[in-house]
Formats: sequence, structure tokens, C-alpha cells
Amino acid sequence: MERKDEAEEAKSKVSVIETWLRKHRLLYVGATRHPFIHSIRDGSVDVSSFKRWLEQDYIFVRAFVPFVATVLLKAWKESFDATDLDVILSGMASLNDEFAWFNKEASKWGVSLTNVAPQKANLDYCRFLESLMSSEVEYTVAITAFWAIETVYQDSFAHCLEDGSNTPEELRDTCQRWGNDGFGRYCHALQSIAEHHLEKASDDVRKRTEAAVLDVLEYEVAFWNMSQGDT
Ligand SMILES: Cc1ncc(CNC=O)c(N)n1
Repeated sequence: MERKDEAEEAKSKVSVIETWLRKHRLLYVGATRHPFIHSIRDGSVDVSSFKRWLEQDYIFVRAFVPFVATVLLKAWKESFDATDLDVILSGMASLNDEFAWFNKEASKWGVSLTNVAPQKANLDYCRFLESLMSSEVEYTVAITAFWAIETVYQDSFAHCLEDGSNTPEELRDTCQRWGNDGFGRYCHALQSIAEHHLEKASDDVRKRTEAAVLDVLEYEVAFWNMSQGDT
């Protein structure tokens, strides 16, 4: 029995991304099971924290669009697989809907999205996005960072919709936005694309991609901290 398990394990080679997720498990869990997410899931969330998150996230997503545009540009230049473009474009299309959603959500909560000052954790994260927009950053680095950014939200908000969660009705829309199955499939598609490029990448590019993923996870933790008011 044991022998067979070992043989099975040897056959299914662990992917680069899976290896990183195992290696950096604590940080990944820190980003996707943050106290802010727990508070949404158990219904104890502080309304002012949620509103702060909403205001700040709108600013972040404004900066995220040009980042995704540069990922699209790199895919067009550096990837010979047309599905890369299709998947990234579908991500851009959902960002378009997201702005309409932010406006609707803001009016529901009595929040104004204009004239919000970005907080430090947000500025830092946006500056990091901007650094990834440089044409000197390889497509492999950029698409994998993109996957990580989307996946943190997918994993976090899907957790708030699982059986046994106690997410308040008025927050379910937010959780659905990123926690729905379609968004989950889109994140998997991004993961396959990233993995495909990582398999072919040089050690140097792989190292820099791993560092970028770790940066993303750290910025996400800081972003949740900021939302809770502990900047
Ligand atoms: C801070 C942060 N990280 C990831 C996402 C999800 N991507 C686009 O919406 C987001 N909205 N905000």
C-alpha cells in the first residue's frame, strides 16, 4: 500500500506554485484568513472598518487596471498562446463591472468614493504595482503576481461564503464578487498560465517571481490591517 502511494507521488510532480504555497504556508494563510476576513465570516465586522476597506479598495482597483493593461501587453508580446490574452481580457472586463459595483456599494453604505485620501499601506501597494508595470519586468513575473493578487481575494471571500459561515446578509454581495465559482475558475486559469511560464523560466526569473509573490502576500496583509485601522 505504502509503496503504491510513493509511486503515485513520484508520478504527479508538484508544480512550482504549489511548492511555493507549501513553503510560504503561514504567510499565505495570513493573507487569506486575516482577522478582518474572520470578522466578516463570523458577523462581528466593524462597519467603519468595512467602509474604510471599501474606500481604499476602490483606489487600489483604479491602480490595478493599468497594471492589468501592462500584463495584457506583455502577454501579447511574449506569449504565443492566445488563451493568455483571452483570460487576461476577461479579467479586465470584470474590472469594468467592478467599478459599477463599487459605486452601487458605496451608495448603499453612504460612502463617497471621490476625494478619499489613500492610506500608507495602499500607497505602498500601488507603488509596488507601478514597479511591476515597467517593461523591464518579465511577463512571467507580472502574470504570476497578477494571479496572486486575484487569488488572495478569491480565497479570502470564498471562505466567507462556505457552509458554517455567519456572514451578514448586507456583506454577501461583496463576498460573492470575488468568492463566486466563476472567479475561482478564472483564478485557476491564471494559475495554469503562470505555471506554464514558470516551468520554462530561468532560475533567476523564478527567484524574482517567488519574491514578487511574497511581496503581494505581505502587501495584502498590510491592506487588511489598514482596513481594520491598525496601520
Ligand atoms: C487589495 C486588493 N487585492 C486584490 C483585489 C482583487 N482584484 C481586483 O479587484 C482587490 N480588489 N484589492
